[in-house]
Amino acid sequence: MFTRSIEDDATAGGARGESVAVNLRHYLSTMLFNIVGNLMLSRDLLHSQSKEGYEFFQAIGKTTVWAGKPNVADFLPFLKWLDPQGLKKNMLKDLGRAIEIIEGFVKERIEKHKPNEKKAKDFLDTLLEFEGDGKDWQEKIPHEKIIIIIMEMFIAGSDSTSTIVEWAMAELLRKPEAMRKVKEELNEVVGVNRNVEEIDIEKLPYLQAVLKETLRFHPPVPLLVPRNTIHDTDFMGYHIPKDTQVLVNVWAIGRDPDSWKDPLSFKPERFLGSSIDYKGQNFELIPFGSGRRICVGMLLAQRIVLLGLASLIQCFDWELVKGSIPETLDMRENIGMSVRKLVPLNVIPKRRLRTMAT
Ligand code: HEM
Repeated sequence: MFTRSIEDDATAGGARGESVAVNLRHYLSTMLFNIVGNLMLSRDLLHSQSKEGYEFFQAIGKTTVWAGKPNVADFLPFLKWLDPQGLKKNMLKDLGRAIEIIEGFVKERIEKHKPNEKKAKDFLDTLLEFEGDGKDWQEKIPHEKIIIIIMEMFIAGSDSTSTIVEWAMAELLRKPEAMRKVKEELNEVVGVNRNVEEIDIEKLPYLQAVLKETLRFHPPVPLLVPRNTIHDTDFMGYHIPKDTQVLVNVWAIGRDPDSWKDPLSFKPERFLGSSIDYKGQNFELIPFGSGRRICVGMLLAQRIVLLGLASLIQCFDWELVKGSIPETLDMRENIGMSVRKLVPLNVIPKRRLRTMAT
């Protein structure tokens, strides 16, 4: 579906005599938002008929921008009351609007709910029907909490996942040899007469290695979620007092020459035949965190990214825009809630798959 829109837009641009290059980020962000919307709320939020969908998309997008901006008041707390960059004001406005919209979705679901109705359940149904077993949680989940959980899924799930696909594509375009290997693997396993499917993914070890290498080199959440020490701690010769905020720099760990050979080169091959994985057990690769607070969306992200990446590469041959060459592709990073490419990837798709999913 998203490869179809890429092809349609590129073809329409070409027919108008305009550039056929597409901004990949746009398609990835909308695809991710739609997937999360469908899983959480069974809604095509970006469908033209969806009244609040686009407004919600924008409100969540702005919320992540405000959340990712370095706040001067964190370093100079006496300025807190002034809100010198207007971050709190903007955050309250956009987050407030996003909450209002989700609240509307939740109310609508409760009003339309028919007991014992037989239909596939989405995440919202599951949250509404949940009842604690009396051990960890006694009762039903209050509606205010349901709204926050749903919102967290959109905020935590959309940007991080679309970002990693964009980085992977950028790295593969910089390394034509690696791109060639992904294509060869896809040709062998899937061919060009049908679309790649989820079931194919386990037969694509090089593609899986590309994902691991991209997560090592460009972890979308570079400092994980901040921790606080609950008591005085001595760790590797350092004394960390109680109540200290601790950040885990997975970006630096991924580039540490003590952990990785030739860490500044993008080499998916390093993971072929290696048992190192990102599931929280190998501490040199923890882009999803580790332990109790490990990313709850890790397996979902893995499925979406691998299938999304495989579809992009199977459906199209990608070319850089005129004047851009692999060696000088801009790979600078933009600081935010997720570390994105500073300059979005504009690339030209040339269709290679015979039939395209609609
Ligand atoms: C490549 C994609 C993703 C990356 C790299 C990523 C990374 C992370 C990281 C590093 C954390 C914090 C873990 C820690 O501090 O130990 C986190 C938390 C979280 N992630 Fe993800 N994530 C991704 C995709 C997703 C998706 C698709 C969803 C859901 C739709 C999701 C939902 C969450 C939630 C709800 C939390 C908070 C968990 C908590 O509060 O304990 N993430 N993620």
